[in-house]
Amino acid sequence: MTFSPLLRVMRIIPALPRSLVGRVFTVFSLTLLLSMGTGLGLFYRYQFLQHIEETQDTALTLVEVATQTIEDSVVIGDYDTVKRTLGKMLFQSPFKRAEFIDVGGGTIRVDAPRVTRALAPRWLTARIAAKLYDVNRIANVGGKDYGVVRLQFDEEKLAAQVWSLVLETAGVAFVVFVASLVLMRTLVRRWLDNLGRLRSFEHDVAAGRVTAEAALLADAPTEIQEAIRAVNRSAASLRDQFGQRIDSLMNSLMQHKSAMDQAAIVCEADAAGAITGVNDLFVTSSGFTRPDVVGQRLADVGRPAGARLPWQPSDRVWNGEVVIAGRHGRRHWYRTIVPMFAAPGTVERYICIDIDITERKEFERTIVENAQRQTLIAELGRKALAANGLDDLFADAADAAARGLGAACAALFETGPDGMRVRAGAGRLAQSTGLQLAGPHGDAHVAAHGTDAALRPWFAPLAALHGIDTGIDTAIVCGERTFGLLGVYAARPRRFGADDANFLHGVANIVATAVERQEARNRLTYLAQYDPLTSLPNRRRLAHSLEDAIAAAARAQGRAAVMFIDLDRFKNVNDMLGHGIGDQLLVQAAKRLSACARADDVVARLGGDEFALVLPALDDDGIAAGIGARVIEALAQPFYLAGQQLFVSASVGIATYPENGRDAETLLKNADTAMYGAKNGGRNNYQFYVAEMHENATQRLQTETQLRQALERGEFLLHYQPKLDLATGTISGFEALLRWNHPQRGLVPPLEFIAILEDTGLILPVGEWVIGEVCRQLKAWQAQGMAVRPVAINLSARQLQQADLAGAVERIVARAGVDPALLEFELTESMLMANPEAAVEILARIKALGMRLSVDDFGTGYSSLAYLKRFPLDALKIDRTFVRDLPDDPDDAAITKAVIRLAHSLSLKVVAEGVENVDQLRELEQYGCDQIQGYYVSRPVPAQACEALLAGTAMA
Ligand SMILES: Nc1nc2c(ncn2[C@@H]2O[C@H](COP(=O)(O)O[C@H]3[C@@H](O)[C@H](n4cnc5c(=O)[nH]c(N)nc54)O[C@@H]3COP(=O)(O)O)[C@@H](O)[C@H]2O)c(=O)[nH]1
Repeated sequence: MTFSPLLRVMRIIPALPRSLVGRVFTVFSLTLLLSMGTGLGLFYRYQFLQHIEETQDTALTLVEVATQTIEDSVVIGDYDTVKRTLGKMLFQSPFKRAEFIDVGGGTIRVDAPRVTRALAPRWLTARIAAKLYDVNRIANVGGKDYGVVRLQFDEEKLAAQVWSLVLETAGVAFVVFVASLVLMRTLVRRWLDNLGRLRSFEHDVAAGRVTAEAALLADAPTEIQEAIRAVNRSAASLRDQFGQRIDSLMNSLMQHKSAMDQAAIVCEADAAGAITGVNDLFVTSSGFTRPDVVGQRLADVGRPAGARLPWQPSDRVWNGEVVIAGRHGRRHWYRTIVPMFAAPGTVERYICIDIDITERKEFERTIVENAQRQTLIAELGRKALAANGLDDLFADAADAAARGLGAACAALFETGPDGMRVRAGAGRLAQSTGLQLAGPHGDAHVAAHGTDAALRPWFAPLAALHGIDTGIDTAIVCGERTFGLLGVYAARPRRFGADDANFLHGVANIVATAVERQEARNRLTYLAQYDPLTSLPNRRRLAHSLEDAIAAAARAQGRAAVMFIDLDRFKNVNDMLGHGIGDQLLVQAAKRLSACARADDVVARLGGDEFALVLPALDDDGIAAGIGARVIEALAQPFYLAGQQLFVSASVGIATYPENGRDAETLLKNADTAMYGAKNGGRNNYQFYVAEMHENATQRLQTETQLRQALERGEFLLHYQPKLDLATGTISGFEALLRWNHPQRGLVPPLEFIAILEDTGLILPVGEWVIGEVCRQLKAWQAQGMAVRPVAINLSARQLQQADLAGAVERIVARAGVDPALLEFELTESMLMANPEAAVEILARIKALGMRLSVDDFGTGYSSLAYLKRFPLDALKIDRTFVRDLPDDPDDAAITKAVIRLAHSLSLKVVAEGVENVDQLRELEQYGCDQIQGYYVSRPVPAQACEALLAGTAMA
């Protein structure tokens, strides 16, 4: 409540004018008005009261003075004087009536003349009337009252006077008020005009005159001066700050622009879309010069091939991929066109930012292309796996190659002796399949080609015919050889890249694999029927040929024959000279066999050293016998292999249809049996099958089976044949000779089973048993106190090839605890010379163990003197075939003497084998032979007999 007036005033404030001048003016006016009103009011009140008081006082004085005159007059009754006096009292007085009322009630009344005057407000008149009271004075003379003098105020006159004063002062006050307002308004406006200059400062700033300062009048009020200075200071400070910010922004902008210029391809276009400028990257990336593009429509520079850029000047940002066919070729750009607005809705220009995405597009294209190519390769691979022949696959490969490289055509060429043959074509070359092109001839020419895009000279005619401009090709390499070429060709100039070449290689590899597989399949088919070494039909094909021959003979009621041919001692060749030489021998033998056959005969290799010859339409056995003889003859001729002369013979068995069998299997089995008959008959001969042979063959099989059990059953034993030292006449040693104590057959000589042991490989465990048994016997003899002599052990070719023979010997001897010097090993010269380097090494190891070594059957094979020197030998054993006819045969004598000399010259002892009589002994003694061995000294005897032999060694 207390503040309600104040609140009311506050409420007025929003109603004040909005301008400062208006407000100041209003407030000042109101204040002045209030002040003047208050002042005037107080003034009026004072004047009013003072005027009333003065009027009252004046009236009292006047009545006093006049009353005296009246008293004097009344006393004398001079009422005229009284009246005049009363009239005088009204002259220029504030009274309107003067009266003298005598004690009798008579009244002398005088009224002031009525004057027309301005009327005062009634309230003023009433108020004055309320304040003034009539003046009454008793006229008393000498103590006697004569009457009362009464003056009656003229309140209207007094009100008019006061009102006149009010009006005058109010008029003056109004003039002062107005003048004050005018003055005040002028001054305020002048002072505030300084603030008005802030607007022009604002305009200056808005107009970009950032250095402008707000102007100031000299007489501007201090506050305004301060305010404007503050504004100028703020502006300067802001200018500084903004300047720095702007510098920094400009810097940043410049850096961004520079970065953008380096990273992005930028061009500007006007509002109509015409290019107004491009950055350096635009030029370098597109290859266009600025004059090329400035002025061009943005929509025309960079567009999808053959299409217009789908952009028109617009107030929207546009994004999209474009293709620039610039001077650097086609480039892919990702384009963003940003409109720049001069005013809302008004595009001033366009900024076009391009990012070169050519590499990404290339990468994407490559990925898609590679995926498509992988699909093509996978599809071709599947077809290749499922393909039965090559022609369809070649066509598919050419098609895949052309499609994969997106080329006009492709062709697959096979290189041959006559040049290049189009095996398959795709596209324009589809019709060229089967065409023969001259050159290149042979693999080397094809392989020399790379994958460059140049067209081969031999391809030129085809290229000209089909309008081919360029191409890429790759060799189809199957293992070691080049099958041909796969080429892809384009009608227009084109660069084929590494990816293209890789894809083409992939296709070519599938083709090569398919060719290899097909060839392998062919080979398998071939191998199923032919022997790869000799190219002869194999056992299976022979069976068919034989069946055909039997069927033909049956139809013709004729005869047919099959010949089973086995090379004698081929195993030795193989074992001693190695499989390479063995193979060469087989190839030569096959050729010789083929040469022996008639036109319709079929020569086949059954395996190993076994061959067969089918003789269809056999008129009589004589023909078969003749062919058999030719075969024997042909194979008995020396073979020249690896600079050596080799001799093998053949054992041939012949079985005839229908006598020896009515089916192929039986016939072949019986021919095989006949062949064994020939072998048993001394080899190097042919034999027709006879029923008894079957029993022999069965016997051999049985022997083989029994031999496999003989070792376990302890059926082997050793006999010992002594060697006699001719110089001392004492036994210098023994040779251990294997015997088989067969449960039914008794002692079986080695010639009947050694070959089977070798054929079956049983010689290895049996050979080790022999060494162990000799050791055991030596220990037994030593245990008996016998003066033991060295014992020679025969080694077979298979044993010499045994891995770590020396190690096995060392282990056995060490286990037995025998002095190695008591052991000697005999090896034939053909065994040693089969692989002399290996032999040198093995012999050296055995020799290093402390054992003796000798060459058995010397003279029956051949020896290289150089190797003889290198072998760590102790003795040579002259084969008994040279001893047998001594001393009568001069050749044998010469050979024997030569061998003895040779041995001695190599510091070797000489042992003559097969000495059966004293003449031979004497002769050999004369030749200087060191030792002899033979029945003349002793047959091979059981171990128990050796002691007796030692006891009686003295020879006659
Ligand atoms: N790998 C092995 N081969 C062995 C082993 N034991 C023997 N053999 C080889 O068997 C072949 C035949 O031996 P064998 O029937 O015992 O005949 C030997 C002698 O009995 C025989 N000989 C000895 N003196 C005479 C004689 O005066 N006249 C004559 N007609 N024959 C005689 O010679 C055979 C020993 O000859 P060689 O070995 O060349 O010294 C034979 O080739 C043995 O090598 C064995 O354990 N392993």
